[in-house]
Amino acid sequence: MPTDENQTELSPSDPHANDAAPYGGGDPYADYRAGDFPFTELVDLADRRLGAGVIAANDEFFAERENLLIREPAVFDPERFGHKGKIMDGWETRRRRGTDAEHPFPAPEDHDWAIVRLGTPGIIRGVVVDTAHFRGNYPQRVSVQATAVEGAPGPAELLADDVKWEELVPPTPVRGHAANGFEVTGGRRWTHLRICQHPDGGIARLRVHGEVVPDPAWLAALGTIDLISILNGGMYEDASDRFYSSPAQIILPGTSRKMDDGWENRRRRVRDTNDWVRFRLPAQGAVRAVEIDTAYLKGNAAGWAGLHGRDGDTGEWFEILPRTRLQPDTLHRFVLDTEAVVTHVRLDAYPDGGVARMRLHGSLTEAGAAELARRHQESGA
Ligand SMILES: NC(=O)NC(NC(N)=O)C(=O)[O-]
Repeated sequence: MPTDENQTELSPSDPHANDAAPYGGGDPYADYRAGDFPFTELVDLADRRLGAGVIAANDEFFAERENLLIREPAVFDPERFGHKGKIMDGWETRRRRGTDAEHPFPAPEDHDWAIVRLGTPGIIRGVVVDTAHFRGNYPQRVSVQATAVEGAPGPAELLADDVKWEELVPPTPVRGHAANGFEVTGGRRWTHLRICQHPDGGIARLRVHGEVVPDPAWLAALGTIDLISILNGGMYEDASDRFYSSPAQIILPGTSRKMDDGWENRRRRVRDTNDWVRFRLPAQGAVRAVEIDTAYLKGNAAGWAGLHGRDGDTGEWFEILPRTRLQPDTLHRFVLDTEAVVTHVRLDAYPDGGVARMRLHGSLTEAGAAELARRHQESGA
């Protein structure tokens, strides 16, 4: 059953118990049923910025599958119609039909599907199926399956009979115009996910939260890596402020392209305090060089930055970089005199202000590489 603390009980038997009311004018989100799911703290493995894509769907008559992974909330314009019908911001299939006049309804097993390549392989902890604006045309039930196929398989290879898909969410009723969250258990590492609508319908957005499980052989072959990159298994833990944009974006791949692509906090008015963000490395690593980028943060970049690290959950924090003046909209590079062996780092911004990206260049220690290899193997790779 969906996680639905904030929502009324879903009815498995009454097919209209989960309906949204028809759009009545005004703010289309006014009656949207949001959810509060603990796993949304974790990285979205289906983020386009990590390389995810919706690589195939059996039907996208009304609206294209690619919309599923758009970052922004789905938009609804009641006036917009196209050649095929209402323009919907999501993935929407046509209405399924039965076999003949005596059997106008689709068969119980009929469904539509879309296949998502995860941005990077990982353990899935929860899925959000957002049916925003799909009020009379959301699926009656959804299901989710996952598979692990290495390399770069295309749709035909993934649809072959010998590919085993494991059910993460069995066919389950969902609400229209709502965030439908599903917790996922099991610690397997997956590369692809299949989302099914039973029997048909529309879904606005799909989020697949979990933990990146990097390939130790790949990291070893590279030698020097960015030890904090999401793609290498770096994780955001906590921050002093998430007012404007997420501190987790500091460790995204690629450069920031606009102000809200990085971390921007609010103006700090309490003197003798500062903003900070804490990250965890995939395992113990030795950092040799640091990049701090304030790209697109011009009147609101951090004035100074400092970096501390610790080795282990209970290790003492020690200084990696002393408090250092930053320029707005600038990439700063620091070569460390001695390498810093850490599992966690804390970036301090003084007194407040944004940081777009941070990179920690170095290598996993022998113990770190062994730990990562063990986790990789345990997750079924
Ligand atoms: N008003 C609609 O959205 N109708 C249909 N969908 C689109 N996109 O036109 C349908 O049948 O679900």
